[in-house]
Amino acid sequence: MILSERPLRLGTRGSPLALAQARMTARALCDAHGWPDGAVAIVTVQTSGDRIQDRALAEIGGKALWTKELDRALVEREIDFAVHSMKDVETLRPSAIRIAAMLPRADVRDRLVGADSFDALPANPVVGTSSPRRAAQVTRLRPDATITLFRGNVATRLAKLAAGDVHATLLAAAGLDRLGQGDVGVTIPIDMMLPAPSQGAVGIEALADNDAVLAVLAAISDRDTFDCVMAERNLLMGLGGTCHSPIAALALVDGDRLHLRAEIISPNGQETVSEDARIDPQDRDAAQAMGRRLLDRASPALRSLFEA
Ligand SMILES: NCc1[nH]cc(CCC(=O)O)c1CC(=O)O
Repeated sequence: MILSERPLRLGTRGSPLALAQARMTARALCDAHGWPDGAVAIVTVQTSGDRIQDRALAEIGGKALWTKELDRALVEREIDFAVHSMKDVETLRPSAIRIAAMLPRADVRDRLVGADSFDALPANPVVGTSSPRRAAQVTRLRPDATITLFRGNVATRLAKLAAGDVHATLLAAAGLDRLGQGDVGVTIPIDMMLPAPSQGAVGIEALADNDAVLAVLAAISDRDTFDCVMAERNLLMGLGGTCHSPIAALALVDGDRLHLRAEIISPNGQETVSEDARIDPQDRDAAQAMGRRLLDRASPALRSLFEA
C-alpha cells in the first residue's frame, strides 16, 4: 500500500553517513511493504550543523543544528518523515514531531583509529575528538593525552588523522560500518568506553498527527532498539545534560527488563559517577531517576556541567 500517487518523501542531511542511513531506511520500507524502488524519494536538506565546520557543536548551539531544518521541512510538509542518527537528536522534541520508528541498532561501540590500543599510543598523545564524553574517557585512560577539537564528517576526520594532525581519533563503529569502512580502527570494549546515549541507532521522525505515515513507519521499527534508546533518552532527561556534558549510557535487553548503565565523567577524567540497574522498559521514570541520582552524587564542579 503506497499512501498516494506520489512517492513518500524521506528527508535527510546530505552527509555520506546520513545518505547511507537514508538508503537503508528506504530499502527497509520498500521490503516491508512490497513497494517498488522509487516508492520512497530521498530529499536532502542542508543543516546548520553541516554548514559550520570550524567550531565545536556545543559552542554553536548544540544538537538542534542537526534537526532544525529537517523539523521545519516536516512541519511545512515538504517531507513526510525524517531520518536521523538518534545520537544527534535532542532530548526534548517539539510536540508536533514524534519519534515514529527505529531501525535495528548497529554496533554501539567506538573504534580507536590511529593506534592499536590506548596503551600503544606514544607518550603525551594528541587525540582528536569534539565529544566531551570521548575526551573525558580518553583522559581517564591516558592522563597524558591532549585533546584537540575534531569536527567534520567521518571522511574529513580520517583525512585529518592521515595528515598527521593527531595520533588517534575515535569514531562510532556504526558509522564506519555503514560507510563500508568496517576495517578501520580497533573496536573498544564497552567496559572501557561506555558509548554515547543512542549511539548506533537510526531513528525516523514524522508529524505526530500523520497517522498514515506513522503506521507505515511502525512496520519497520525494532522494538528492542526503540525501548533501549528511549531509556537512554529518559536518562538524559533526568540529567538535563547538553552536548557540553560528558555522559555515557547504554541499555541492553535482559529478559523482560532493560539493563541500563550510565556514567558522567569530569573533563579531566578524575571523577566518574556511574550506576547500573535493571528497569522495566515501560517505566519512563526509572531511567530519569537514575539520571537525577547521578547528579546528586556528583561533585559541584561536575554537576555544574549539567546546568543549562
Ligand atoms: N556526532 C556525529 C555522529 N552521529 C552519529 C554518528 C555515528 C553513527 C551512530 O552512532 O549511529 C556520528 C559519528 C561518530 O560519532 O563517529
